[in-house]
Amino acid sequence: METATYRIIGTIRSPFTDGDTTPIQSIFSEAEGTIEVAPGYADGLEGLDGFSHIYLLYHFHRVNGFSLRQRPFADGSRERGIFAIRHCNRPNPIGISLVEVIAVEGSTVRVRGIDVLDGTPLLDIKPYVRQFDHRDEVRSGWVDARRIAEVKVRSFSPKDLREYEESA
Ligand SMILES: C[S@@+](CC[C@H](N)C(=O)[O-])C[C@H]1O[C@@H](n2cnc3c(N)ncnc32)[C@H](O)[C@@H]1O
Repeated sequence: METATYRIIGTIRSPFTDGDTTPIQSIFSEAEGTIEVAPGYADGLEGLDGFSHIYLLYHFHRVNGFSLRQRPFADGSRERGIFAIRHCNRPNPIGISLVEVIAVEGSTVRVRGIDVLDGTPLLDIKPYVRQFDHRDEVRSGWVDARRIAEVKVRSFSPKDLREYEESA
């Protein structure tokens, strides 16, 4: 099987040390965090201060294994295909968060809307570009059938999930 290797370009600092109490998506998080870009990559931040929002791509370093069917945190009622949900237990444990830029200061970027654990290894930063990324007409699959209050909170905890998987 083909593999690819990536450079870890930095570390995401966040207030969260427990996956169970970490927000499930950045849009529901007011938490601030700091992106510490590793020595050697800071020059790549040039121009980033002109953007209000950035995508963070990162390695979910505290997951163990994956499953092609998972119950999404936002709807524990049934399992769905891993590529139709945003769960962290993926074949490639890569996460993506759209966060607001507070300030770019040397080799660090302060952001708001963090939904990852402290110490998460950073793989990439990309600017959010309205002209590239915004779409007017969208369908959001199973999420459209949920009310916003339901998708904001976990319908079960990772601990519940572990117990569920162990009993399956
Ligand atoms: C549902 S995922 C969504 C993250 C991201 N916005 C995405 O769509 O890829 C967010 C959850 O992943 C878990 N998580 C966050 N950082 C993690 C890490 N470094 N390793 C393992 N799990 C992590 C936490 O339980 C958090 O609530």
